[in-house]
Amino acid sequence: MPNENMIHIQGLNLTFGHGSKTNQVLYDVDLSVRQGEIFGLVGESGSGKTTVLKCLAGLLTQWQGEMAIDGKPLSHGINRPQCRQVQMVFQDPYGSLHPRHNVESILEEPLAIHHIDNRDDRIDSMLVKVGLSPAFRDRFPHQLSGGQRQRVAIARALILEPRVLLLDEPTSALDVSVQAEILNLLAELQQREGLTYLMVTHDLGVIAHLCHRVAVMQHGRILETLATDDLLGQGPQTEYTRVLIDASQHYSRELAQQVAGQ
Ligand SMILES: Nc1ncnc2c1ncn2[C@@H]1O[C@H](COP(=O)(O)OP(=O)(O)OP(=O)(O)O)[C@@H](O)[C@H]1O
Repeated sequence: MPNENMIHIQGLNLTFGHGSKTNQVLYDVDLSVRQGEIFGLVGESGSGKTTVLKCLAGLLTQWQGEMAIDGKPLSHGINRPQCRQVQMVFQDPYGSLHPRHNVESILEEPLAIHHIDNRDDRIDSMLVKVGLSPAFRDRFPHQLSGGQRQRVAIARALILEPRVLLLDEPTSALDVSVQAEILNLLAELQQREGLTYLMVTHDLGVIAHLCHRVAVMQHGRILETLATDDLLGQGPQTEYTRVLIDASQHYSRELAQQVAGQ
């Protein structure tokens, strides 16, 4: 029976540095994301959004608190079963893809690490799933457009068939017209594969288009969690959320129009 909470975080604290240079960046973060839900994380720069994702992905290990995926507690660090369940897509697809590896080896590496066979077929069908053809296997990152690079990054994240995708500003490095394509692809994949997304974004237009619920972070704390439908009007409980929405509305309009026009 599926666990209703695919992601469960309770009392998450994280501090960088030692001695007089300590910097606490997460304070008692509680967050639950349901199976099949798209959950947004918003808040000003430096509020700790990426840090939450990195803890879940096993990229940061010095956290304290409790985290679980599908009811199974997460350990401090990457282990193989955990890695297959949770994958992360970064903001900058150029930076996150090895420049001297072609698409085939980028997609093959996780399969090899996890001793998964039938690699050729898996790579071809994954490329098709993200809207690229198998002919892209031989291309290097510099031979791809920004949108194609992000498709490859999404393919790499999905090739291990995770249940959870952590998306860190997955479209903000892309042109607006390409952003809409990638958002639509993410929505389609989530539906088709029954995935759960936790997505960091600065853009309330992205939230409005994709997310079911959203948590607002400030200074390492969750200020409030609300349904996307409650973002406008009387929904927000804090002045900070209202200011964040106002600031984002103009910025989001162009993207919302692009997405609607697809
Ligand atoms: N490796 C690190 N060492 C020390 N401090 C760090 C490290 N990584 C992040 N921080 C600090 O932690 C805080 C939270 O950073 P984080 O990247 O999680 O914020 P964010 O909300 O995702 O911001 P942005 O929207 O700009 O990406 C920041 O003050 C940042 O400077």
